Amino acid sequence: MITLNEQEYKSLKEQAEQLNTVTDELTAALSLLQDISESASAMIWMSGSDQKYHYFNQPFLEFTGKQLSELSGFGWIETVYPEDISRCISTYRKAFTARQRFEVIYRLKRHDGEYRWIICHGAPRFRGEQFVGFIGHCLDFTEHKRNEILEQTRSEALSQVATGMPLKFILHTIVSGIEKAKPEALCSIQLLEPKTLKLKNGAAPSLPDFYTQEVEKLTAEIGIGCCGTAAVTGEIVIAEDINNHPDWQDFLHLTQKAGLHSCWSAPIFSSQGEILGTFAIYHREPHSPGKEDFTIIRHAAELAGIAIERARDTEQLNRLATTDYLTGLANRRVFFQRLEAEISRVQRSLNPASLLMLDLDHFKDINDRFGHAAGDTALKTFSDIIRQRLRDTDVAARVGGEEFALLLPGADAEAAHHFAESLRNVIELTELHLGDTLSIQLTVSIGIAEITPQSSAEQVMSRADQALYLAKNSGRNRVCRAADDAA
Ligand SMILES: Nc1nc2c(ncn2[C@@H]2O[C@H](COP(=O)(O)OP(=O)(O)OP(=O)(O)O)[C@@H](O)[C@H]2O)c(=O)[nH]1
Repeated sequence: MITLNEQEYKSLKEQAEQLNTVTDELTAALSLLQDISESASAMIWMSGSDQKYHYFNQPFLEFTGKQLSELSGFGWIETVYPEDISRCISTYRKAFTARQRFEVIYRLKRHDGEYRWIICHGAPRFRGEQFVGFIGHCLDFTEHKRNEILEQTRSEALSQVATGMPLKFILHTIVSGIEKAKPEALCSIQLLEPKTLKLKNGAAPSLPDFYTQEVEKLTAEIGIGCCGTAAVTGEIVIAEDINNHPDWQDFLHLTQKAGLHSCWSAPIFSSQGEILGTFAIYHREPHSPGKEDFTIIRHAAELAGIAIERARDTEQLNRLATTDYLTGLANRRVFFQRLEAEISRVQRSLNPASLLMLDLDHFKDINDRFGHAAGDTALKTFSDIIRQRLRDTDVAARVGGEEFALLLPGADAEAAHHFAESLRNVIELTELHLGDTLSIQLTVSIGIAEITPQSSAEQVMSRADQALYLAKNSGRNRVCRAADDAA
């Protein structure tokens, strides 16, 4: 037992009181720090000198929906978007080794399964001189990042439209941009074929091929998935849970095989209000859209509408510029280009090719007797008969009023004569219907010139014309070869 004198006792009592005060102050400071950390809007974490994470504040736990024990150590990595994991780890490790501040942007899975864009700042912690680990705070800046990606996607897609990139390419840009802004989403654009109402795949890079192929077989109508319904009603259709949605019951074998659980689909409109297709967002888990999702869907559908409409306009312009308005066959200008290309090919390969000039016999009589409209119908029907007999590599053109030209790559004069004779025969035997009750018979005269490597396009045309003239002068409804090709 130690006995203290009054002086010693007094000093010890003072020290004990000071210690109590310091302890109280420390407890208050700690509780203040804890209050700050827990009530902060930022998600705060701390790691130790062993690199392992040991503290996550309440907002972090609430955001991820995880327990501290699940995130501790390196457990948090499981909530990071797979593509971002290695970048996150290497940034952290590098900063840790150098004991330097760092910043990293990555995607973190929220409790509802949605990946959100996170900006994380970390800084080394020291106790005196001693390094004790890192402290960091993370902020959800998804809105900002999404807007940035959507804006980039918009300007990229529009510049592709402006420079005349192929439609498939532009639709792919749109879909990939939306998938970047919403990493858990799988997007698709389908094009509505106006005549058949089939939904053709425009772009769906993340959906399995078997799924898009099966969807292409379906016809858009109410109850045929979200896209079928949207393409017919012109309304956005939301199936938060595909398994329990009436429009999907006939397709669950497909969606289950593809691992799809929700689908939101919006119609794509032209500037005239015509439905051009659908834009859809799928999820692998049941998912309902938030306000910003509707903005994204409308944004993507609008962009796709601009691209599809522009592609259709371009296609129509090309068609108008290259085809004959009445028969749909190639026009004279295109035929001449193809003929020149074919002559070059013959010069290179020495493979044969032939040119046929065709002229309907006594066509003036048809116009005179039955009228110009009946004559037009006869020209169209005649063109259809030709078209049905062409191979993919053949070219047929209307080069004058009732004058046509055929280019037959691979056919020498003999083969071309055989083809021409069978065509002449079919025309002679075919009744051309010029209305419900009226039908007539036509005949055609044909001149043939085989393309020789040394000939120009004009020369080949002129030789075929001379052969045609011969056919006309020999009584019509016959096939003649150019003088130097004659068998
Ligand atoms: N309906 C219609 N007729 C056309 C068109 N282009 C030319 N024709 C007509 O085709 C007829 C050609 O007459 P012609 O050149 O005398 O020849 P043809 O009557 O066929 O006599 P042959 O060629 O000598 O057998 C004219 O009556 C033109 O008006 C067209 O786009 N539509």
